[in-house]
Amino acid sequence: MSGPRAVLVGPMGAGKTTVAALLADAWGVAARDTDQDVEAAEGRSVSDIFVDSGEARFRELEAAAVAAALAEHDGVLALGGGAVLDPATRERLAGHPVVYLRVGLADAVKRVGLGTSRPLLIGGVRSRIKALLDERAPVYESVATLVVDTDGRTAQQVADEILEALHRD
Ligand SMILES: Nc1ncnc2c1ncn2[C@@H]1O[C@H](COP(=O)(O)OP(=O)(O)O)[C@@H](O)[C@H]1O
Ligand SMILES: O=C(O)C1=C[C@@H](OP(=O)(O)O)[C@@H](O)[C@H](O)C1
Ligand SMILES: [Mg+2]
Repeated sequence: MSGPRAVLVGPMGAGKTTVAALLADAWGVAARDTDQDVEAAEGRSVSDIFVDSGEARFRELEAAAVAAALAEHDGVLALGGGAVLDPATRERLAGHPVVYLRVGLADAVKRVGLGTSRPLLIGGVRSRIKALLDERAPVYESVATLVVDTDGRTAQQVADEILEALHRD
């Protein structure tokens, strides 16, 4: 199937955006991120979309961004952490190389910090991340063709494992 060389899924703080850029560099292709696509199309941040238009509207924009990127991008694609909750998105992922970047609670909390750029975490980073990790792990597993653990490893070590597993030159 044509399309991205790798699609990265997993929770917030798994390193999808960061590792996508490393993989793209190694392969000499472009990295794309659906959060950035949505922000560019809307001219406002993910946080502003959540606050002003609601999560449901964000999910519609996100689903459209994923569909467009799967159809037209042949580099590396990072999805937002919640994109795979949409059944139509999961169907579209079938046949693509989908890498699930797994992360545990402690490392995820450390990585996302206390910033406000992830609206789902406002009001309790640790408890919200725990709920999201528990609820979504089976969904990520269901779409993944490769699972990579990221706890205690640098983004470069994670990228290297993916490069090894998908070895394409
Ligand atoms: N394996 C890693 N180890 C430590 N920090 C990481 C790792 N991967 C990413 N990070 C850092 O964690 C934060 C979140 O990474 P990001 O790529 O935005 O994750 P995601 O897109 O999955 O939410 C960033 O500050 C990034 O530099
Ligand atoms: O898990 C989620 O539902 C979300 C993850 C975020 O992307 P990252 O996973 O890249 O942080 C972003 O799409 C939005 O804040 C919602
Ligand atoms: Mg990201």
